[in-house]
Amino acid sequence: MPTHPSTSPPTGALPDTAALTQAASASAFEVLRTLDTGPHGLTEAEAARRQDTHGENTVDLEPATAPLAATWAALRSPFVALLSGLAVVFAAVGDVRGAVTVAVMVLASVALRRWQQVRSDRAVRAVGARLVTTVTVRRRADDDADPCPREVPLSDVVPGDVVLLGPGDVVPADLRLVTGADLFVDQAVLTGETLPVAKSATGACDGGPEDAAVLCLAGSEVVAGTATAVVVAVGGATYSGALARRAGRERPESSFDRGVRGVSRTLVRFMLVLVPIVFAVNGTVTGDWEQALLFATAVAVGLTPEMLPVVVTTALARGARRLARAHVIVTRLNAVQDLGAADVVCLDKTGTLTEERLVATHSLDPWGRPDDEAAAYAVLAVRSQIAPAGRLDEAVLDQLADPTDPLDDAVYSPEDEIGFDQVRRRASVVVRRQDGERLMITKGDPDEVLPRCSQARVEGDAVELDAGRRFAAHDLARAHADQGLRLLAVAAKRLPRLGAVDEADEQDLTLVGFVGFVDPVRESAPATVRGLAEHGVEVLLLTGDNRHVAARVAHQAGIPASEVVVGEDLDALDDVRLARLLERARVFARVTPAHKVRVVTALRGAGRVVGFVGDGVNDAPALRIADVGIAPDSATPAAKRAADLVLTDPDLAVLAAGVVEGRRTLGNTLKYVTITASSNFGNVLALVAAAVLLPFLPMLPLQLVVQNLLYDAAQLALPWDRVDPEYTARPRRWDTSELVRFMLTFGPLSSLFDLATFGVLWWGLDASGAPAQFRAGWFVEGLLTQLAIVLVLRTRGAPWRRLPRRPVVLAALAVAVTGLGLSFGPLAGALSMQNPPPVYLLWITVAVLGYAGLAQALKAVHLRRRGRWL
Ligand SMILES: Nc1ncnc2c1ncn2[C@@H]1O[C@H](COP(=O)(O)OP(=O)(O)OP(=O)(O)O)[C@@H](O)[C@H]1O
Repeated sequence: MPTHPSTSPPTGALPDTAALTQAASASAFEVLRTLDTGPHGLTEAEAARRQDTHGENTVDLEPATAPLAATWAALRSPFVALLSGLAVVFAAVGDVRGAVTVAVMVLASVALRRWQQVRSDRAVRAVGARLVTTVTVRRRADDDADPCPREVPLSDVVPGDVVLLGPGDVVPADLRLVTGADLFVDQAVLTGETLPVAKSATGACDGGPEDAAVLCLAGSEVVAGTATAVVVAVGGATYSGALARRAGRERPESSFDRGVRGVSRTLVRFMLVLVPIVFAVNGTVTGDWEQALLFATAVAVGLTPEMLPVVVTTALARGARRLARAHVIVTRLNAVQDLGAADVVCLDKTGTLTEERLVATHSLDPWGRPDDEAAAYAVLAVRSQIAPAGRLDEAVLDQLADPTDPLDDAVYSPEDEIGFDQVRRRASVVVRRQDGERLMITKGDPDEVLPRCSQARVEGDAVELDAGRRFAAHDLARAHADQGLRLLAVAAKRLPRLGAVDEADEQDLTLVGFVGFVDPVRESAPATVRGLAEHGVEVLLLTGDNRHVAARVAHQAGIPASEVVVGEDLDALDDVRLARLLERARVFARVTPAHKVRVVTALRGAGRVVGFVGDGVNDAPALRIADVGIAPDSATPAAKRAADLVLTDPDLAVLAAGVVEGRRTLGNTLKYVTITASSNFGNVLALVAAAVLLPFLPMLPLQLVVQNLLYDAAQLALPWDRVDPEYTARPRRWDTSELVRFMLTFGPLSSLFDLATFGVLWWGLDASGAPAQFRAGWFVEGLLTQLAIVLVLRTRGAPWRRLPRRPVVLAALAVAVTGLGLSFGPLAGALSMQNPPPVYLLWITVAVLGYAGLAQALKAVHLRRRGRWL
């Protein structure tokens, strides 16, 4: 399963690297011999036998969090720390009942969180397991059969297998390279280093296995180039399998992480201001500083939404389950809310906006006349590569290869290769004919290949490619692009019989012609772009292809393409000018992976929440640093591994549905945070007033904690609630200033009713001489009004029109009944309370209805003033 590696660098004892060191210092031939295999690979029978001995090749790159570590994570929450602090204070002042009650609550909250985490981890891993990664191995049916490249699941790879690597592949096991061309591997998963490293079949072997040029270690990713390699170790015996902890994906803080941090910090600030005030006022008024300390700690707890971690995890897990039903697999749980927060989505072209499969349609001579030679050269070139590099090569092989080809590989044998990468936008192979003649074939983007041609082939002869002819050739590519067709330029030249070849030799080529491809825009693309725009999400196109193709595809998909920016233009811009450009430009062509990263970084720097949808190896770095990385199921393993969400339905329309689901998840979480923080703030204000006005505490700390937890228990149903359609219509994120505004508006309203309750209890019920009754009165009024207010404020509309879902109402009712039972029933004494007279129910009814009515009125004012809700 392609999973995210954990984010910490590798620590702990290093694995036994003797076998790898030996494989690195021996020649490829010796390694093959030691492993009892050969360049043609194993027979199927031998592979099956070895699998019995070595077991499945299952290096889990992200093992399930160890139970202890997960429990520690649940314990580490600031809310648990607060409750534990309170338990300690209870114990210190000798209140054993209080200490035990709070300790039980801490355990319950940790257990609940832990249980939720286990459930959601399991769900994420279960869906992730559906993302099977395959590997190309060279195997033979039996000893006499010819070797044949075959896709096998990653788990079926065995020691001695010969593996074919190409861009985008995840290295399936620890490998010793046998042959290779310009192989670059991203080892961030093992070493944390961000730049790809060069690997080759012959190379240095200093330092550890990760430094050995001839070794590719399980879990790393091929960025460019191709290679064949023999498997040295599989599964737990690999370098990464034996590391205690693995390095990985240093991913920047996402919008969700930032939001949770910001809100927690705001609540802590409120606490830092209010708690000392309560402590000072209460201590001064009563002169009992021990009691004041207890009380101040209780206030801190009262202000905290203790169940936040549980509500967040529950909402996310529910969102992930619903997304799975919409064919979106979630591999990082928080990404659900990041998707809801995204206000810009970058799409790459091939395989995302366009169909998964390219169709090679025709072969042309340099002047655009039908002619098979370019196709024949392209097929020979791809066949001579160690492995096809991407969709274009696959289309050439699948659709153009003809067994009667005059240039077939029985006549030509591969000799060397200068691999494809997104910066060069071209690839070359060197082949040798049986008579010894050497030929270089270069294919690639016409913009890259044409400047390297000095001649062009016309009916078997070569003519000079003068300025006029060169212009005509460029024009041909442009005209095809305008009709939605892509051209791959194919050129060749004769080489001296001997001598090494490098990029400098890609000169003086003879243009053979072009191969044309149809890269049809998906039918669902325009609706997707429209759907996202209607939900307030801007769409950008970032492609490695040329500007004409980019403009055409953007136009067909409905992305404004009046300005097409090319990668080279981006290089010339500093960050400020890039930020300005990003305010208007939507289409970017000829971009490299580094450009994609730069655009995503700049957007994030401008405060945008960025989604990135890509499928190629060139997209992996941008997928990693976006707030939410999304890959289609057909993506390369490297892209899928970097992504947070995988779309199992090729129809992109799921994107808009996913965005709405993310917002629903976020909406229900923020309801809890905002409403709870406001009512808690109101309670604390009432407590401050009570500290001045009353001769006794209006509620004991333990009663405050129980009230808080009862309320929180009801809110555990919030993730199941409906969300206003207005809420899901535009991007949403955790917004600290909005939270503060909300607290300052609705908190005092709650305090107003608390003070009125104090009045009723003091004068109406004459509870002035019976603090235990007074406390029971406030306990139940506070709880019921808080429960009622959630039902009013959960929607921007009229609560009787926009009804909550049943679990929310049932949970509120159950808790209300429990609260009434506690204060009016026989258990009141257990909480040091005394039953108020039944007539007090009348005031509770007035308070609940009055508070709800006023809150509804204040909501209308807030809505009018702010133009938004929650
Ligand atoms: N295997 C290949 N051999 C030679 N040239 C190639 C090969 N694959 C792609 N190219 C050329 O390089 C250009 C850039 O390719 P790249 O893979 O970066 O982008 P893309 O697949 O066209 O677009 P996107 O970034 O939207 O997926 C292509 O337009 C094509 O002309």
